[in-house]
Amino acid sequence: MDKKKLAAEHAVASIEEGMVLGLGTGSTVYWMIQKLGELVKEGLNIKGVPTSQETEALALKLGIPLLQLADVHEIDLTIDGADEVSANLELIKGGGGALFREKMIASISRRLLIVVDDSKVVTTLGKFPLPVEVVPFGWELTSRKLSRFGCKPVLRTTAKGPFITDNGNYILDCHFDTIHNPEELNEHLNLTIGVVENGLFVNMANTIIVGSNEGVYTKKKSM
Ligand SMILES: O=C[C@H](O)[C@H](O)[C@H](O)COP(=O)(O)O
Repeated sequence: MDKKKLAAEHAVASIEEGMVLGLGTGSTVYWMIQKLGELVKEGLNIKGVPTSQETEALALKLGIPLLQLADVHEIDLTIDGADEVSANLELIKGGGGALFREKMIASISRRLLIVVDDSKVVTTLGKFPLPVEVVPFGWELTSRKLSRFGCKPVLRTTAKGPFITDNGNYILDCHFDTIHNPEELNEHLNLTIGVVENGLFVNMANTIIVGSNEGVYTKKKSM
């Protein structure tokens, strides 16, 4: 079985009747949302809060009832994917450009459950270029400022021009190779004028479900 699908479908067991659920973005969590759609059709009563326009469209297609973020104060559980997961359960997210909404929704979630295949599990973060969402105005200047943190920022593009996030911003993919102190870097990046948010999720994930050829295994944050 597909390792992403395996991890994502395993996560469905954590969903309980009546929950407000944060619905992540990407090709892994896609399988969780598909399964959730089936459970909703069978009568499960949950309400979802999507982390992207893509996930919102998928959830609506599957008949999953959604809440507006404006009406939500707390989310019981968010299930999302990640691009890298460290030994301390720090994450790099934003490979699909959804990091800002994902982080906002994670910040009001009582639990953040991450689903990945085993290729995403690393000892130290940084091989995957860190996505940083920046406002388009003066992005070249912001890029120069970010390079002072020891990375090479590259503007994410599509065939039509710069990649545009759901919030109308650009993404700079910052090539670090190794991120030694994710907590400090997270703070420094977000203090840089022009930066909206970055893809480092530190002290946010509680549980990681990993799909591998040998089956599924779980990593939990030690208290
Ligand atoms: O912006 C996208 C999100 O952070 C995704 O959750 C992340 O990129 C993982 O995506 P996938 O499951 O497609 O590898």
